[in-house]
Amino acid sequence: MTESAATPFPLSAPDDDDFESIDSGPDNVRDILHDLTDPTTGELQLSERASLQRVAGLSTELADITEVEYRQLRLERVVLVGVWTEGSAAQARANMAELAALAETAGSQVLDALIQRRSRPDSATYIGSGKADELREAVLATGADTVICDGELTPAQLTALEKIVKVKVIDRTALILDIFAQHATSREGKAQVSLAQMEYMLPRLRGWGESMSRQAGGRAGSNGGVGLRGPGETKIETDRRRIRERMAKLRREIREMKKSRTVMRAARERTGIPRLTVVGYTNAGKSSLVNAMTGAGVLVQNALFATLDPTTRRATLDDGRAVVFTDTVGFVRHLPTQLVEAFRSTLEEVVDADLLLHVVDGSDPFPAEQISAVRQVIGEVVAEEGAQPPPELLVINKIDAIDATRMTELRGAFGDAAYVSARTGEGLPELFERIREFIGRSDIEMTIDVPYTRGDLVSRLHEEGEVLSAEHTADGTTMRVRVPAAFAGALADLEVG
Ligand SMILES: Nc1nc2c(ncn2[C@@H]2O[C@H](COP(=O)(O)OP(=O)(O)OP(=O)(O)O)[C@@H](O)[C@H]2O)c(=O)[nH]1
Ligand SMILES: [Mg+2]
Repeated sequence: MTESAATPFPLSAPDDDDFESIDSGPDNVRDILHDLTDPTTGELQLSERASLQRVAGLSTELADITEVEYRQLRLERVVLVGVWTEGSAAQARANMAELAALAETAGSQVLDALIQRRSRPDSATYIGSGKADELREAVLATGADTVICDGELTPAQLTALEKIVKVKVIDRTALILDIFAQHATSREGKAQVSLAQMEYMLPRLRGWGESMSRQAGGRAGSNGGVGLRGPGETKIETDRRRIRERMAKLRREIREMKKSRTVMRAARERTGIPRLTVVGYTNAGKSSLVNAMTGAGVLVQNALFATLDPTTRRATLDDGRAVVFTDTVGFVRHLPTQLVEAFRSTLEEVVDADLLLHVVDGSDPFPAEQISAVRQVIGEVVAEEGAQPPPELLVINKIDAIDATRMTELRGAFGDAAYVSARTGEGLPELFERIREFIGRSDIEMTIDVPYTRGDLVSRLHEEGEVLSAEHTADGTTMRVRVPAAFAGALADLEVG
C-alpha cells in the first residue's frame, strides 16, 4: 500500500499575515483554503495524479483533486452516489432527486446517479468496495470530475473513496455548506456560514494531517521527533491553530451582530404586533407565500435555499390589524449540524413567533417526510432555548399543481391544514381568516375612555386591535375594543367602570 496515495490534501505554507486581513464571508474561507492548498508549493505526492490524466477532458482539472471542499472546487460535472438503507424504492429515488437538485443549485451538472442498497454505509468506503469500482467506471464513462455522496462521510471514508474513484469526493454536508456560502448575503449570514465551513473543515484537516504524519514517520524510519517530523504535520498544526483563531474571531463578531439584532427584535416585541414566522422545507414556497400575503418583494427562486437571511414584512389583515411576517431559511433533511448551530440565532425568530406558518409543498411526493424534517430542526432549536414551541399552522401550498385525487389524499392526511396556492392566490382569504382567528384568540374585550389628547392611541388601537364601537363625548371617545392581552394591560388606566 502506498501511503503517499492517501494524501489528497497537500498543505503548503501561506504567509502568516495572509490570515490577518480576512473578513467574514465565504470568499475568505475560499482564500484560506486556497492558501492551504496552493499546488505550486506543496508536497504533491499523489501518485493518482498520473492515472487521472488518462481521463479525457480532465487534464485542466488536475489541480482540483488536491483542493479541499467549497468554492474552489469546480462542481461542474458530477456523479451522485447514495446508500439506500431504509424506506421504499420511490423514497430512495426521491432522496437522490433531492441530492441532484442540491447539486444543481450549487452549479453542477449531474451526469449519473448510483444507489446501493445495503443495511448501513460501508465503514471504510461508504459504498461497498465492489460498488466503488463501479462508481469509478461511471466516473470514467461520463468524464465526471466530482463525486457527491448522499450523507455525511468521515474524513477517512472520503479519503478512501477518493483513492478508488480518483476524482474529488465530497459529501452532502459540504454540498449544502457550499450552497449556503453562495447564497448568504447579510454580514451575519456570511459570518455564520464561514464559521460552519471551518467547523466542518477542521476535523478533516486533522484526518489528512494524521495520514501525512504517518507518512513522514515512515520516511524517517520512526517517529523521530522534532527534526525528523514531516513538514506536513508542522504545517497542519499551524493551519489548525490559525483556523481556530479565525473561528474564535468570527464567533465574537457574530455575538456582536446578534446583540444588535436582539435590540431590534425587542423593539418589535414591544409593539405587541403579532409575529408570524414562516418556516418550511426548502423550495416549499415560503417566500412566494409571504409575497402573496404582503405584496412584498421577497426573493423567490426555483432553487434550494434561495432565502438565507430572515426577512421581515408587515401586512394588514382584513380587519385592519397589523401582523409581521418573517420569512426564514428553508430546512432540508439532514441539515448539517454545523449549520443548525450557525443559524441558531437566526432561527430564534422561530422560537419567538406567536404563530408558525409551516409551509409544505403539496406537489412533493413525500410531504410527510419534509414536515418531520422541519419539525425536527424546530424541536432542536426550541429545546436548546429551553422554550415551548409556538403553535403551528400547516399550510399546504402549490395546490394549483396537484390533481383532485392528490388533494383528497392530502386532506385525509393533513385535515387541519390550510390549502393555498401562492401562485394563483387560491385559498389565501381562508388562510387570512385562520390567522385572524388565531390572533383573536387571546384578545380581551374592554370599554375605554380615550381622551382627545391621545390620538396616538386611537391609531394603535386600529392597528393592533379592533374597534367595535366608538362614541364621542365632551372629553374624548368611549370605545368598545378588542385587543391583544399585552396591549390590554397598557389600557387598564383608561378602562371604564
Ligand atoms: N405551482 C406553484 N409553484 C409555486 C407556488 N409557490 C411557489 N412556487 C414555486 O416554488 C419555487 C420556490 O418558491 P420560493 O418561494 O422561493 O420557496 P422558498 O420556500 O422560499 O424556498 P427557499 O427560500 O429556497 O427555502 C419557485 O419556483 C416558485 O415559483 C405555488 O403556489 N404553485
Ligand atoms: Mg425563500
